[in-house]
Amino acid sequence: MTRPAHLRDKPVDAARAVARDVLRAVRERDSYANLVLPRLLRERHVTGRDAAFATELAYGTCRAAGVLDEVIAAAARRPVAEIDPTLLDVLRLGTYQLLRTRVGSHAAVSTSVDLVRSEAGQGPAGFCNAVLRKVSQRDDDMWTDELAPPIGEDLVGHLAFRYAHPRWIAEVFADALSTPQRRVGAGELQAALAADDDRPAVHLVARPGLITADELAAVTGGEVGRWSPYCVYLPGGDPGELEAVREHMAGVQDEGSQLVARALSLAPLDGPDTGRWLDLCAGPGGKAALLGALADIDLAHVDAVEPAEHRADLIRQATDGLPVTVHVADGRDSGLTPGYDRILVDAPCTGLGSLRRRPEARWRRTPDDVAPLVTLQRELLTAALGLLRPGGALIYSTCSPHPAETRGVVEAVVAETGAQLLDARPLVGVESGDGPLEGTVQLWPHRHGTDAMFLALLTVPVPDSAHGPS
Ligand SMILES: C[S@@+](CC[C@H](N)C(=O)[O-])C[C@H]1O[C@@H](n2cnc3c(N)ncnc32)[C@H](O)[C@@H]1O
Repeated sequence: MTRPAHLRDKPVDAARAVARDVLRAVRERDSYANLVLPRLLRERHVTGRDAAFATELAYGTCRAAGVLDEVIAAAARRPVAEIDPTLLDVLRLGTYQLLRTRVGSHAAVSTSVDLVRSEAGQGPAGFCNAVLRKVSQRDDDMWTDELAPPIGEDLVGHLAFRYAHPRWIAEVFADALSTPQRRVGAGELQAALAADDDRPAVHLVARPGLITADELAAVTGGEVGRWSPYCVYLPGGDPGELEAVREHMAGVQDEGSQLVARALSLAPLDGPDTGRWLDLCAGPGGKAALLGALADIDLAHVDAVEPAEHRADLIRQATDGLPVTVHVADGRDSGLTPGYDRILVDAPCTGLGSLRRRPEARWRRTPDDVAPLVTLQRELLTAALGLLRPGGALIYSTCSPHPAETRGVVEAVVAETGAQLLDARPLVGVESGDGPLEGTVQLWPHRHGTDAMFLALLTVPVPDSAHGPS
């Protein structure tokens, strides 16, 4: 069938079409951008600079979506809810290019108009053209001045807009960065939100016993990490293509997560380590793989618990060949025999500390997500303490700095169970890593270059009688 003349002009460019389709999948099917994008690039044979451009557009637009919508609504003089969603995807893409990339205005507008025209025809293309031309009359700073709350009146709201975070999340960061003595300053909050809005570096973990970080850095052209002895920062490229990763000598893992697993293996015990280690929330198996490699060296064994069958499968793949047994079970009622020496509770959480890695996540999460997760976290931590032997070591961690998920959970469980909070800081060894409770650790992207992981070290005290007469 011949298309009408107005539909028969320039072909749409492949990179922008991929980015548009990622936005569509995220919106229509709740997909994860970082899973959809690589598949589309592969299927459509988009490679090299085009792939890099599609990635920047798709991820950048997802990250900034809420703020782009405010600009679009102002330029279109109507709420975005009244704009056709497929057209809105392209308007977001165009607005992102205009305000946050070096793409020239003409190219940003005309390629967006082409995308709309190829699917929806001349009328919507005209609307797209008018809105984007309006957007292009100001730069990012001018739109921020116009639409964000004034910095003097509402610092958090202003910075949330500037660094494209929902206001409630910026508020959580501000609370987590404050101490009882001192509210976080503007400079630090700005640094935290800016770092969280950046694309994160890829961190590799060199599997202990198989390859050292120095060797991995040499074969990948990377740089040895600052904090974890297993970490290598990868300068670029697809980690899946690296021989060391294909041969399971290395994996992709944020340096903060490496520090959590390592801390558990280093924690002092009261009494001997009998080699019974437990990872109670193990899927998809990143920390279980590092714990498994460390257990292999220490002649220990890891039980890994995960209720979701498909995630349990991912643990099996990640820990293949290591002394790890996977149990498909609910960690609150796992049926495992108590008496573990070392337990990790890397609890399901809001993930507010790893928003950098999940471009769309910040606009999906809501404050209502927090309370049910806190309940689950408390139940899991309580169940884990029931499986720990007296004098054993338990690490509770979250990839969230939300005070309710960190301080709140630990304080409540310590009060309810009589567990003892110990000093985790020497096990992690970072600067400026003090957490919200004495002895806990809070990592931050802007301070440590890691995800915002929280960890606390707990034990069940050994009864005095067990130590025998002094
Ligand atoms: C933050 S993730 C753990 C990440 C993992 N430690 C890693 O490094 O790859 C939390 C995990 O807990 C699992 N989970 C959810 N509810 C659970 C429960 N009731 N018991 C045990 N695990 C649960 C989730 O499916 C998810 O895989």
